[in-house]
Amino acid sequence: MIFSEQKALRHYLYSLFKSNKIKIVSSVIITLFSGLTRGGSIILLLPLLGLAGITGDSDQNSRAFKLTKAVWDILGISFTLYTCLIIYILLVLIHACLGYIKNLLDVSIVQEYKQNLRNELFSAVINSEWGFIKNAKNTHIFNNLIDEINNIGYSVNLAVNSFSTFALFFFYLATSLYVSIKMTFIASLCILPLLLVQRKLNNKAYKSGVAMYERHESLFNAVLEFINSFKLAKSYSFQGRYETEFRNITRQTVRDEYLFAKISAGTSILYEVGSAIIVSIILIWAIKVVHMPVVDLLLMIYIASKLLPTISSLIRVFQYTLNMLPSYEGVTNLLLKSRQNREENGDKLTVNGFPEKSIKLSRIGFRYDEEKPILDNFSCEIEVNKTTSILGASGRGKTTLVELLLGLLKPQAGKVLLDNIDLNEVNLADWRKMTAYIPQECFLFNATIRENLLWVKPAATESELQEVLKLVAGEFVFTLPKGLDTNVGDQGVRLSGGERQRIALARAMLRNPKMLILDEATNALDISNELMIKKAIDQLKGKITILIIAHNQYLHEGADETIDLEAVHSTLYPN
Ligand SMILES: Nc1ncnc2c1ncn2[C@@H]1O[C@H](COP(=O)(O)OP(=O)(O)OP(=O)(O)O)[C@@H](O)[C@H]1O
Repeated sequence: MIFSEQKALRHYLYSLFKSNKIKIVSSVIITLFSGLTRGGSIILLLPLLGLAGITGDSDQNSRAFKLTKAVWDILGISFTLYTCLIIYILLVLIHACLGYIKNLLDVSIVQEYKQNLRNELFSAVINSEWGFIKNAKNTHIFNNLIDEINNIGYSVNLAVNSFSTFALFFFYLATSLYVSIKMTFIASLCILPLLLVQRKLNNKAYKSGVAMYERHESLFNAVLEFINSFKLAKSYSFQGRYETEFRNITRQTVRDEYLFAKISAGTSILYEVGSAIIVSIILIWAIKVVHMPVVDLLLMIYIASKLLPTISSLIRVFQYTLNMLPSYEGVTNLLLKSRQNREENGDKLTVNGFPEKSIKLSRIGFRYDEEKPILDNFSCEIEVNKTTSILGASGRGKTTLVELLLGLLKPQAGKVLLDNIDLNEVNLADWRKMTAYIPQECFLFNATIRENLLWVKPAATESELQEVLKLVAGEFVFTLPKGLDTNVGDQGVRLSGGERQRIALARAMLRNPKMLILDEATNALDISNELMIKKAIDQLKGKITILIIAHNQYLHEGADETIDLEAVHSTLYPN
């Protein structure tokens, strides 16, 4: 974890307050007014009892009676049962309206906080370097973006309410001090032991939050892996194994939730019993020692009955916040790391008119981990508008080389040069706009064939789409009942592997790239379709730069240049 627990808590509260200062302060002010109207309506009930003759004359000397009468005198209205009832109804009405406004305000604070955090995290991740995303677990990103931010949102909701509860606490405390300073002091002393016991429970709440965070990730992992390997699981008849694994995770999730519920319930018991003891002490003090008037005594009991649950509720919110804190730390860590790995493009050179001659890899050193270099002091040159074959057995670094060329990965040593201009100085977004890369695992969106094609060129005309499809995909799209409007399903599942590759190729061609990179892009095609692709590529020869990675030898036929990574590997690993 980047933060310590306390630092994370401060960071969270500060970020929450900073996110929407005005709305949070307004919510607190509304709560205070709401508390005043509620308090006023309650205080008003006491003189009402006196006016109705229910309590005795001695209570007309009470503070509540005198206070109400003084307010009536200021307002210039006569102090009768009817005026008291009208003011009472008015206060209740104002209280209800303020409650309505506050509810809407709180919802907008929570939703805006969640929305901002989610947007910030998404844009930090999507703008980070490919090398960082490649090594981050999908489920980690997914879980933080979806589940953990929802969890934080729930906690924000409680926190926003507790800002108001906090304000109410001071209101009740002030009223309590007004009625009796001594009794308030005694009550505060009684609460101290409760707070000390509380500390242990708080620590447990945080630890249970850590376990819950890890469990959420396991759950997301299980779901995503299951979805991705559904066909494999079915064909190997592993449904039973999946079910057992899934049930284990959900059982542990319940156990974690239960543990936290126990901590929370324990806190409630502590405060319920503690409050009863405190109220008893106050009553003995008020009745036996200070002989308090009945009306003030009722007011005191009312305040105690409000103040103590307020403290208990604040403590439980605090505990829930501690339990949620690992989610906040998880989201913030991912946000910070993504920002640290941000792909900077700001003031870099726009790619305009270059490369005219060549793209060079100069003395490149690259490794994913310490032990195993993929490239070491490696140099090669790819001539512009020529076709270059990249050769080498599986795992020799062909895809890695392409990712270095596109600036998706950064070499630890050496440079990638576009006509002697260091790729580090170049605006990568610009550079990649000139290229079309078809990776081994072609991805299609769950949309129609037309939408998949238009993704790269939204303004493409119908005839452009048809032309490019005929060139690399053959007639198959036009024989489908819905033609271009056929939905391809999740990741293109409704098409065959070869059909998916042909659509992916058509999509890349539609981009009119200056450099086309085929990375095993035809490995699912039969010979006749592969020949069709070869023919289409041959038509582009000499017009654009083409890089071909293919295990099938004849796709390499007619290439102008060859980069042999097998030779590189033999030099690095002689045996
Ligand atoms: N993110 C990664 N972390 C660690 N090692 C990696 C990572 N990606 C690739 N490798 C390793 O780097 C080596 C080169 O991988 P690469 O995908 O570039 O090979 P390739 O020549 O394209 O292989 P193939 O022909 O099988 O696609 C492999 O040994 C692979 O295990």
